[in-house]
Amino acid sequence: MCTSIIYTAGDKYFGRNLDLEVGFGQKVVITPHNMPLEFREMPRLEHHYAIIGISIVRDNYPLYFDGINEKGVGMAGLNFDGPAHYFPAQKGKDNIAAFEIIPYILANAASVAEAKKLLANANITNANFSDKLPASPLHWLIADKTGASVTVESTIKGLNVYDNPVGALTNNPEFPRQLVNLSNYRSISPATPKNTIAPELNLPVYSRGFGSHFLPGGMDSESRFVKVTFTKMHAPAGNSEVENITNYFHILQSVEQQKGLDEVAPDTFEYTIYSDGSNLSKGIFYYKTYDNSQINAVDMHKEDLESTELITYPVQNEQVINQQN
Ligand SMILES: C[C@H](CCC(=O)NCCS(=O)(=O)O)[C@H]1CC[C@H]2[C@@H]3[C@H](O)C[C@@H]4C[C@H](O)CC[C@]4(C)[C@H]3C[C@H](O)[C@]12C
Repeated sequence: MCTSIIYTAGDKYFGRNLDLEVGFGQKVVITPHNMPLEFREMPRLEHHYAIIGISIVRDNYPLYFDGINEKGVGMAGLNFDGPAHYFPAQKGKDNIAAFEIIPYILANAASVAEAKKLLANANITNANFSDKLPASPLHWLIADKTGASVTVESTIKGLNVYDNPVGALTNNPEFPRQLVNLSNYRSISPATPKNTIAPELNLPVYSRGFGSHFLPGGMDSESRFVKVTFTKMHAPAGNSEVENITNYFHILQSVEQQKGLDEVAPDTFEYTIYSDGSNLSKGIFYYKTYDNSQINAVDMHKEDLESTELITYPVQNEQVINQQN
């Protein structure tokens, strides 16, 4: 499972938890302006917006899991196994393979509004990147530095681009159902609730945090959607970049999957392999991993964005303990 959010704290911060049982050898990958991007059915792009995010690279092609561009647009792909349906290429459509959709949108869109225009005539195709890397069943969150966000889902009914009033996405079910389910949690609050069940009874407030007593805490995608919405909607804005990115990671950690809790096969457990978040105005990409709780940063503007080659940084996975004596 995965969770993706946009957090507003003056600047906007966008990223995700990647929850899975196994990594792919992913890296931090920067695609500079002049690195040509090829698409199966769409024209090759010689020049485009620069992109930074988590990706694997095969045949010199960046297969992004999530990323942002220099204009302050972010996009993340999350598992959507079951409802996801892609189609063969169709005449008269903008045919974009599922593995191409993140580079395509981030290379071309300077806002969510522009991404919506690019998607208006789009058909997400079922083309495989290769036999070893077939199309993954995904849906996507796109957000920008104004705070706007949309959910993109291709199902048997076609392509839907939903305005996302929450600024969060997890996995199944389809996005409209996630929103309906939120109504079931209208009463969740940071405040201590009144005794409305039996006002004549003395029901002592024996603990702080009663307002979230019924907040779901499961690993499943509906529970994570509710929990991250509550956490995000009540998160304070900080007074500095460090405070903001610290708050941001606390929001994602509210739905972190610890090892040993989500068994996907005998003795195999899904967990939060990495969490990342970018400042959409500054182009700084931050991440942590399950094994490394330190926040690492890669600033896209410190790189040569005029280059024609991909720039990669290994994911720092080693825990660094600050020994104090
Ligand atoms: C599985 C990942 C999503 C994480 C997630 O939502 N897990 C939840 C699992 S579940 O709901 O509990 O079943 C997705 C996110 C990005 C995906 C990768 C990216 O799309 C890039 C390529 C695309 C290729 O077509 C397939 C390999 C791949 C390298 C993908 C593998 C996998 O599907 C990834 C890593």
